[in-house]
Amino acid sequence: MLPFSRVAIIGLGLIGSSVARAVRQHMPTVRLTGHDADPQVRGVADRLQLCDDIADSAGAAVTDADLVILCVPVGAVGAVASEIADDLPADAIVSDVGSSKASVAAALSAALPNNQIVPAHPVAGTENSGPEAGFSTLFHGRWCILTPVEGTDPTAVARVQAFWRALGAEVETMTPEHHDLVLAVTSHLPHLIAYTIVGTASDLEQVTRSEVIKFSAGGFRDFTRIAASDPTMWRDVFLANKDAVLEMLQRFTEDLTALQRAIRWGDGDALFDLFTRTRAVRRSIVEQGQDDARPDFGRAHD
Ligand SMILES: NC(=O)C1=CN([C@@H]2O[C@H](COP(=O)(O)OP(=O)(O)OC[C@H]3O[C@@H](n4cnc5c(N)ncnc54)[C@H](O)[C@@H]3O)[C@@H](O)[C@H]2O)C=CC1
Ligand SMILES: O=C(O)C(=O)Cc1ccc(O)cc1
Repeated sequence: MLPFSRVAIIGLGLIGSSVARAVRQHMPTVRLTGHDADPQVRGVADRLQLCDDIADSAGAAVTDADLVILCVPVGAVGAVASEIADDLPADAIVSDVGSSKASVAAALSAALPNNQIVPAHPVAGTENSGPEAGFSTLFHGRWCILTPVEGTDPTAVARVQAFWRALGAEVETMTPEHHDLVLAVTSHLPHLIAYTIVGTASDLEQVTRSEVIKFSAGGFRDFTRIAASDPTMWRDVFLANKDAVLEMLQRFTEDLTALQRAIRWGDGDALFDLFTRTRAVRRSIVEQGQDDARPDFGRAHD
């Protein structure tokens, strides 16, 4: 039996459109309604037939839903939740896909005190945005983290878990605060570093304009992919997960200073030991099949 039969998706960009495509592929009998604040996105969603119905307002999209998923930047979640409050059926479960969780969980609970709230974060994505960037296999073999708030009905959590499993994801549950700490180091800090290094290189480019592009092999090239990620989405993530990001940034800065000292004093052993440790981390990720070097990752479109 399907966990839900009428799903509403608010925000039809990369993640919302991927959820729509994945629902179509894995649960073809589910009735899908969608809405996006941007009329152009609604037009594209209509043309791509991502949903059975594209509504002109968030409220109109949710009137009949048993699951509502907010797929908007985390800074917009509170406003969208307030927008749907009057039209939301009492038994509808509300979820989201935001990259940070504590502020999102708080905003959803505050705006929708009478509904079951099961915040979620599919740890899967690309540097691209918009409805045309999505694809149905995005969640295959990827983690989806659920961060239910205290007092949530376990049945609601189990149904959202079954939903993500049906889309091909593996599901784990943790508190919103723990999620934000873990993701600060595994996702948010790496994005911040990529934005910084590409920004620094782009400043240097004034001096060595053509060389930065010409010789952007290896490491720098990989950073430019991450640094091409959506500005609105990432602005919101850093503002929403401020405390955890600042804590991890503090630790990172201390470690960077230690590395700086090792280079200055010619401490080759310190450098060699660290690089040996980090190589082992990469190899264990690859062994567990969690690396993005799989042939289909981020490239398959349907
Ligand atoms: N991009 C990625 O790789 C991943 C993103 N996420 C999370 O997914 C969420 C969506 O991100 P993407 O799909 O990548 O962004 P996107 O930019 O591709 O799509 C977001 C859509 O939300 C719409 N929107 C913005 N404010 C709205 C509002 N008030 N009402 C209705 N629609 C609104 C925009 O018009 C846009 O079409 C974010 O919270 C992000 O943190 C989660 C996992 C991966
Ligand atoms: O493109 C990449 O490498 C990503 O890291 C995608 C991504 C971005 C944000 C998330 O919350 C989860 C995954």
